[in-house]
Amino acid sequence: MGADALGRDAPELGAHVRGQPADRHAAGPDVLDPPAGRAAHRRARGDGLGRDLPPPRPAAAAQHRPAQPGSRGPPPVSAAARSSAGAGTGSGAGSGAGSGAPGLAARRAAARLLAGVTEQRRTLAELTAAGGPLDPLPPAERARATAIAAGVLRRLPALDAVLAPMLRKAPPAAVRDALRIAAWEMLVDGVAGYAAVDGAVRQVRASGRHGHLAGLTNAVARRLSRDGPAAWAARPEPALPGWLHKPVARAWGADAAAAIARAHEAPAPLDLTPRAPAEDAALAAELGAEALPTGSLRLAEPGQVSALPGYAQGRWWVQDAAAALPVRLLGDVAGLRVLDLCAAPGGKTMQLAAAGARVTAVDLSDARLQRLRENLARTALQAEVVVADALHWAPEAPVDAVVLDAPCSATGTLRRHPDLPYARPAPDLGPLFALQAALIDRALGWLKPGGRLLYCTCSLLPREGEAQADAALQRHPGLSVAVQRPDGTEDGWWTPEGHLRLRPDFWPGRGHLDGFFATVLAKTEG
Ligand SMILES: C[S@@+](CC[C@H](N)C(=O)[O-])C[C@H]1O[C@@H](n2cnc3c(N)ncnc32)[C@H](O)[C@@H]1O
Repeated sequence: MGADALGRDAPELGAHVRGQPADRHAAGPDVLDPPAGRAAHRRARGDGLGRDLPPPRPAAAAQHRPAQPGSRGPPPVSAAARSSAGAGTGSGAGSGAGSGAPGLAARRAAARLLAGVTEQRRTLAELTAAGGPLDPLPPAERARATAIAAGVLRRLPALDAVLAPMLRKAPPAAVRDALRIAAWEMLVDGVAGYAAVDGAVRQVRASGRHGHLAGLTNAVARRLSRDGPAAWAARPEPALPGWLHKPVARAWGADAAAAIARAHEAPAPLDLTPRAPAEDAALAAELGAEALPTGSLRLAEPGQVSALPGYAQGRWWVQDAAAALPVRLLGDVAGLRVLDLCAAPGGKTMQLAAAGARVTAVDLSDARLQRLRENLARTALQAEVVVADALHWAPEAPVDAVVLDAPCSATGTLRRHPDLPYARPAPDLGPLFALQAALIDRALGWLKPGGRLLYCTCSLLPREGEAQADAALQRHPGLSVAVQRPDGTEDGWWTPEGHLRLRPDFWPGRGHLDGFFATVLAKTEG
């Protein structure tokens, strides 16, 4: 499967697999395209500026089957929901799927995304790509559908645990997913219970084949509205997928594995890397961003990225604070000849170029390199761009440094990609480990005496980080760890061997970080 054993053809996990076509929505661990952010989601719900919201339309009259005997649910949904069904359940654009009801198109699209991920094992990026099922929806509905699906997937085991006792037997997928969405809306997203119940009922009724189960949906959703909050308070602790839990717990302990799983429950903030670090403070003020100690700017509520101050002028690019650190382990690169070996979409290329390095950016994906070219043009930064397979290509002369942001499992970015554990439930990582080692060996052969290799992966697996570095040190006598510690990093982020190990449970008070490994290996002088 390659680089993207976990589906790096997903939103930001990109086409890192050799020979696989690049996804035009793939952005690698450093997101360089404006994502459909949470502000878009809020606008879609109408609790932002509300500009996307036409007045709520009345919900279709519901003919609910009575709730289970003995249940004391809230009043029948339709009366309450008629007046405000649009409040929390969608943009009210009433478009798509012929719904004509507020939020219904987004809910139905979200259900299609959920089914696509959990049943067809496709990533959200694949499913939301141009030409996909979301195409007919207006942007606000698309953003809301994607936000619902990602939100549900982020909490899926807990939502299912709350729903399970309320269902006598497993309902058809259409009903199950409508209830999952209602549960997420009520228990996580803050949508009023009656509106979420109404949304689920309308969704099932509109499903055609399962329309006759609208009564059942109503009964379960009303029970959810009544008993869900208490059940949610007693929900099971989140856990990493089994195959990931084991190596993570072995490396850092069960408490760390649990803390990482908890960190994955929250969506990631938007981090920006300023082109000119001297502009940090001014940009932070303009953007209303937090200036992080490591030099990144963090926006908790970004809104539309391309509308943010400085975007058009290329004064910054989107890059997780963790992804922005590895290049800084090289220290001053001004004037150095640097190869960025797996470069697209270009976060590290831009950092190197902005710091004055003479950069050649190599990647096997032309589509992803196109994004790199666009990013360079927007930021007015220079780099030579080469489409090539680094296993076959070689530079004409030895270089001062190679940056190898190797294709990997992307397990450090699961908080951004809650679909991956479902779309890629049992990835075969063996070929990736071999590819990483082969790329390391090749890159080391291109260094001048005293030259340095920056090796990094956005992975939580020591096998793709610490173990690769240790194995390279074993295979190549004369190699040593030569990291320069950048300002703003914390002592606990460094391994005894001197490597940088970032985990999603770090920086709990600041909105966390992606998981990343980075080290610099220097070749003996002379
Ligand atoms: C983790 S991403 C790189 C992210 C990038 N460094 C950044 O900061 O934006 C890995 C990249 O490796 C590329 N890749 C995978 N195998 C490759 C190979 N054999 N030669 C060159 N590039 C490769 C993928 O196309 C993908 O763009």
